[in-house]
Amino acid sequence: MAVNTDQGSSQMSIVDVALAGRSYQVLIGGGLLDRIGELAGSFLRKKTVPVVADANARAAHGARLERALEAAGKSVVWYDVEPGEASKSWDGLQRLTDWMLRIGVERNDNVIAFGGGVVGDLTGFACAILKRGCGFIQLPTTLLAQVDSSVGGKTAINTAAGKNLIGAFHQPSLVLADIDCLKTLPDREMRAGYAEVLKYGVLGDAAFFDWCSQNGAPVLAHDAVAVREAVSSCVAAKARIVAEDERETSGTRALLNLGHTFGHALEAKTGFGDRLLHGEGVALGMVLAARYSARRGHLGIDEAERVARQTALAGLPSDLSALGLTADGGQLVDHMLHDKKMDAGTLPFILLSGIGEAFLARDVELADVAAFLDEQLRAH
Ligand SMILES: NC(=O)c1ccc[n+]([C@@H]2O[C@H](COP(=O)([O-])OP(=O)(O)OC[C@H]3O[C@@H](n4cnc5c(N)ncnc54)[C@H](O)[C@@H]3O)[C@@H](O)[C@H]2O)c1
Ligand SMILES: O=C(O)C(=O)C[C@@H](O)[C@H](O)[C@H](O)COP(=O)(O)O
Ligand SMILES: [Zn+2]
Repeated sequence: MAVNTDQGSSQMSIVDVALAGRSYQVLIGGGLLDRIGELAGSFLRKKTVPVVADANARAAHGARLERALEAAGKSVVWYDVEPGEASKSWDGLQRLTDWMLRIGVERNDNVIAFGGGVVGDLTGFACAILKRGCGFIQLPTTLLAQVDSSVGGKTAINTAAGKNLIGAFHQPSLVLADIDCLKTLPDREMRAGYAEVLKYGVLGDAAFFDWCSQNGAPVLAHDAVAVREAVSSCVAAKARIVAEDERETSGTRALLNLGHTFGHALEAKTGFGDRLLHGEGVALGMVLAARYSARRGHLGIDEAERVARQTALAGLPSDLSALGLTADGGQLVDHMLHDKKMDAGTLPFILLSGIGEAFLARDVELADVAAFLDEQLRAH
């Protein structure tokens, strides 16, 4: 549950991620970067603070962060990460860990990850393995990172074989989601992040899906109240799931993967680049999961099309044939064989029995998925 605190003119929500010795807080609100000394000071032991920054996030908000840290008696040592999914790579990891060793990061230090999911995943993984594990603080600057990737401790890089295949569970010490950072985010990135917002409604909360139907436009238009509500609701939902199943062993956390089995295959097929952003792949993947659920008789087709409509209304892809892929269904399924949910030759799929009611189906035939995808590639 998100707890709201009134701090004069600015409101801040606090969500606890309850993981025994690895518990931490997610603080959500405007102007939090300016208060980093007060909010994160106890996690920053040394005068010098290492900040791994997405270059665009730094250009837009780095000066504000640096000023606030200096006001707290700190000095910043910056590491710039080139924007884009390609930075989540072996090469990116090697360069970052070399830098961390060079500047003398110790196990009890906290490195700051300042950027979107790419910087958060890369920095989190580097911190998971540096000297067998050091601390890190997430300062997420995209909607996607604030609602999803900065929370829960999944960290990873991509390889030629697929998404996030090399990684670790490593929880941050603290997450500060300053919603003011989102004001400079390009519209396309705002929409991509909104795909993961919708995901929380579709997978487990029909009332939140309805809230999105009413408030999606204000969120995308940067209405501060709507944005804070969206971020707080998603983080509270994710915190509940992660506290129950931190390492995705019971099946509960796997529900957060709704749309990702399809989505990751599409990201791989389109080359992990600008052609299809992660959030866009998730949006389309979620529509495909809904339509496939309808095909198998779990969900009414009208419900599946409600998901597609909300996705399209947010300017997100909802039509596989419009992607212009040269692949067939079988080639997309081949990518899915690298999915981390693969278990003794079967791939569990997250399907829907209603909006807000996702479940794990363990009896899906991959040949049937390939046939479904062939239909979707030709549809419309
Ligand atoms: N670990 C998890 O649980 C988890 C969850 C969801 C997604 N992910 C991963 O997150 C990644 C996607 O994250 P993303 O959507 O944040 O993408 P991203 O990190 O690539 O950032 C998107 C773009 O926004 C720019 N940017 C960042 N902050 C900005 C700001 N405040 N103003 C202007 N521009 C800014 C970046 O330079 C980049 O061009 C994927 O690799 C995905 O696999 C991980
Ligand atoms: O936190 C989770 O669990 C998720 O599945 C969140 C997803 O949005 C995220 O994209 C995650 O990185 C995907 O996980 P993966 O295990 O399929 O790589
Ligand atoms: Zn995701």
